[in-house]
This record gives sequence, C-alpha cells and structure tokens, in this order.
Amino acid sequence: MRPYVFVNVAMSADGKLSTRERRQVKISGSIDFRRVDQIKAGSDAIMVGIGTVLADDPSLTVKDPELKAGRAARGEDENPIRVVVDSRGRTPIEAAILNKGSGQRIVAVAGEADEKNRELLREKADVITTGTESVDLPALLDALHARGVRRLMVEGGGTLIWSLIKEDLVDEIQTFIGNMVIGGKDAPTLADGEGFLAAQDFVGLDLADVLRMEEGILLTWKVRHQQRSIL
Ligand SMILES: NC(=O)C1=CN([C@@H]2O[C@H](COP(=O)(O)OP(=O)(O)OC[C@H]3O[C@@H](n4cnc5c(N)ncnc54)[C@H](OP(=O)(O)O)[C@@H]3O)[C@@H](O)[C@H]2O)C=CC1
Ligand SMILES: Nc1nc(O)c(N)c(N[C@@H]2O[C@H](COP(=O)(O)O)[C@@H](O)[C@H]2O)n1
Repeated sequence: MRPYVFVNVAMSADGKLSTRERRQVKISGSIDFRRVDQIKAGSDAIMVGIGTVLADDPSLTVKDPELKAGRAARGEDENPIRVVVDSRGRTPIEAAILNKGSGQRIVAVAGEADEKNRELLREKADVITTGTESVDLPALLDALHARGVRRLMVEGGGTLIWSLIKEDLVDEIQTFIGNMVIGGKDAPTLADGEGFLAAQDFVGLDLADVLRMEEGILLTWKVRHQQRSIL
C-alpha cells in the first residue's frame, strides 16, 4: 500500500525548475505561495530529493499561523512529516529541513550509506533504509503508508520526480507555469533522468484543471495509471 502521491512544482514557461547552476529562482508569486502553503498543510508528509536540499536548503514548513493552528486543532503536528530521499545520507546536519519548525523528519537512505552519516542523522530524524545503491521508492512509500501517511506531497526536484513517475508512483501533478524563460539544456525540469523512448511508455495525463493565476497559469493533471506498459 502507498499514499496518494502528488507533485507540486513551479516552472518557467520553458519548463525549467531553476537555472543550470541549480540556483533557486522565484517563479511564482504570493497567491501561488499561499496555495502551496495550503496544500502543504493538507498533506501528511512532504518529500524532496537530496539535490533540492543541497541546492535550496528548504525548510518545507507550513508558513501561515492559521494553517498551523488548523493542523494542531486536528491533532496533527504543525508541519507535515518532512522526508528527504538521500541514498548516501548526505543531508547536512544543520539543514533547515532538520532544524526549522516542529514535527517529524525522515531521511530515507540506501543500504550503502555510510553508517557514521546514519548515526549523525538519527539525532535529528528517523532514518529509513531501503534499496542498496539508491533508495527503493516503492518500499519507502510502503513504509510511509505504514506510518499513517495517506497524502504525500513531492516538491522536487526533477531527478526524484522522474524516478517516481517512471515507477508509476505519482497520481497527480500540479505545475505553476511562470512568465519567464530560464533556458539552458542542463537546467532542471519537471522530469529529468533518462526519459522514455517509446511512445507506449510515455505517461498519459488527464487535464483536471486550468487556472490563470497572477502572471502565470496553474495546471492540474491526473496520471493515467492503467494505460501504461510495464517498465
Ligand atoms: N521550482 C520548483 O518548484 C522546485 C525547484 N527545485 C530545483 O530542483 C533542483 C534540484 O533537483 P535535482 O538536482 O534533480 O535533485 P532532486 O531533489 O531530485 O534529488 C535527486 C537525488 O535524490 C537522490 N535519490 C536517492 N534515491 C533516488 C531515487 N530512487 N530516484 C531518484 N533520486 C534518488 C539521488 O542522490 P543520491 O544518489 O546522493 O541519493 C539524486 O541525485 C534545484 O535546482 C532546485 O532549486 C526543487 C524543488 C522545487
Ligand atoms: N512553489 C514554488 N514557487 C517557486 O517560485 C519556487 N522557487 C519554489 N521552489 C521550491 O520551494 C521550496 C521552498 O521551501 P521553503 O520556503 O524553504 O519551505 C524549495 O524546495 C524550492 O525549490 N516553489
């Protein structure tokens, strides 16, 4: 069993999540920021890859005091469980995600992670080990479900999202598309990794919603699970 998995990212008009130097870019405005805060507050857990932690040092906390209070009133921690997918246990011990705000943290590592790194991370987070060289994502989602996670938000980046899509583990994709071109063939996109080659492997989507927002557009896609061939 796994949680409902939805991806949320902001991208430029040319589909980039940031610059080729992987520097964080402000793509969306205050209305989208508020929307992201709301969907975060409505999630049981929020997940990012280690690339995002090293590039952006995000806290992934709920920002609005009313949304935090709403979670507390429902008997939940102020923040959803924050999960880093980090095979080698490279999450810096001083990272914002491990230190800012209350709530549980999980660092998901693979079997080959250095034991010293794991020991250090255990001071700040639960460490879940799955897979050998890289994190076994189906097993991780299974472990999160066993801990009560039913709704999982994935904030990026492109490498992690690609793996989740490839393994047919994503149910919904929300993208805010902003009014800028970032460019660069090496700049991260929604789904990096090796990509599919054959049309029958492409992931089919149903357009669930289109919303004009500030100077951009918010698209919501539902993933068609059944129509894909086995990878
Ligand atoms: N605009 C937006 O909304 C957002 C933009 N971003 C941007 O995205 C960029 C970061 O993305 P990216 O560099 O792709 O990094 P990711 O955050 O996607 O992290 C990828 C890393 O996760 C680790 N990992 C472990 N197991 C797996 C697995 N099974 N599948 C995939 N990855 C795994 C790997 O590192 P290892 O082998 O060491 O474990 C891998 O390199 C930054 O520039 C950031 O600013 C990020 C989030 C949102
Ligand atoms: N929704 C959204 N809009 C943008 O314009 C962005 N640049 C991002 N980026 C991601 O949001 C995360 C920040 O989290 P905290 O504010 O530190 O909690 C981080 O992962 C960015 O990459 N998102």
